[in-house]
Amino acid sequence: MKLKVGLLGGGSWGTTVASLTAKNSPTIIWARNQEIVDEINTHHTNTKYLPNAKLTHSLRACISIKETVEDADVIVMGVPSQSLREVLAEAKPHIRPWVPIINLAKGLEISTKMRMTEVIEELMPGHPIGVLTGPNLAKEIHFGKAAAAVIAMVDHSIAQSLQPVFSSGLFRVYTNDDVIGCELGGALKNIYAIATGMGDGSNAGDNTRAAIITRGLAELTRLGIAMGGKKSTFSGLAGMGDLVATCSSAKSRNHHVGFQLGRGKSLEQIISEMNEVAEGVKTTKVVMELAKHYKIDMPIAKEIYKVLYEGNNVNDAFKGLLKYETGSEKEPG
Ligand SMILES: NC(=O)C1=CN([C@@H]2O[C@H](COP(=O)(O)OP(=O)(O)OC[C@H]3O[C@@H](n4cnc5c(N)ncnc54)[C@H](O)[C@@H]3O)[C@@H](O)[C@H]2O)C=CC1
Ligand SMILES: O=C(CO)COP(=O)(O)O
Repeated sequence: MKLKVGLLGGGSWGTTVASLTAKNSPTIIWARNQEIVDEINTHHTNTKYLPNAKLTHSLRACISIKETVEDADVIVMGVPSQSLREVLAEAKPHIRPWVPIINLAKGLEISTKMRMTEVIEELMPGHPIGVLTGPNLAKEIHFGKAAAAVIAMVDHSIAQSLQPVFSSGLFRVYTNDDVIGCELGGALKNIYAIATGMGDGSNAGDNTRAAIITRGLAELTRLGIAMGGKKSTFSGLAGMGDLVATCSSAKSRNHHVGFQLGRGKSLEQIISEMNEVAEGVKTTKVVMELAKHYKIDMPIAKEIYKVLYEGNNVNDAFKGLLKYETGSEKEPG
């Protein structure tokens, strides 16, 4: 029997994942915009978020959250982090008991500093909860480029039962039981994508980008372990994999924000010109508080924070980093 999927969120990644699951399982995607719902149902496209992409024909879109989730065997959350709580609360009365809920968002909730699976757990106790994450730039996956992802759930057998829902020939889904590490890998790497974007936008060079990626990995691993993630996760697809893809790609929205900052544009202007979310901007704010709480040294994230929120420019950020003491490359412990 095929599991039925109800996916909430009609942006670029929600639509991409819905198009993937529709190849394997009956899938309904909820979007809050009627024009997008009509376009998906009539033309099998979502041109606002995925120009030139053709979606799986069997994918059905719906404007009603209730209709999207009430018969679903798996719920997938595809809205940005700051909206997840509100959207899930609306869906909650219509979700059947024990149905697994899988998060796609890569961010942290500003008001509570919670991970998305923690928000889901708070709203929906008793449901199996997981995250699908990894180096997965939506705009590549639609054009038939191979990619790999991780589905992380505490219960390995449930993760295994969901693998075939998301997998296809060119989209390889591995399992992992480290939900915390996988989720943090996806959220934290966005900060370093802003950093490498800033470097690329100001012509800093390939060596600089490699240094930021490598030291960024050390930084996010330190915080990730302090928050309960496993060290090995951060060198896997959800950690290093996603960090490398996002930090090196002009298709990344976070890299784009950094790139434009590097070119001298203001954050307000950059955000006002984008119609998609760049989670790293808000995640940087939350991570500064987490770094303080867990007493973790995060020099790159700190410089990015100062550019985003304290009026520093890209030169200030690079000067700040160069002044930072170079200790041993090895992590304590
Ligand atoms: N685009 C990508 O390549 C990938 C994105 N992600 C993550 O997936 C999450 C969603 O990102 P995208 O789909 O790319 O973003 P997007 O900016 O393309 O679309 C966001 C969608 O959420 C909807 N939305 C926002 N607030 C809402 C609310 N309060 N109620 C209902 N709908 C709301 C918007 O209307 C839009 O349809 C983000 O956390 C992102 O980091 C993860 C992997 C890849
Ligand atoms: O998470 C992503 C790729 O894995 C998408 O990154 P952006 O949100 O920066 O586009």
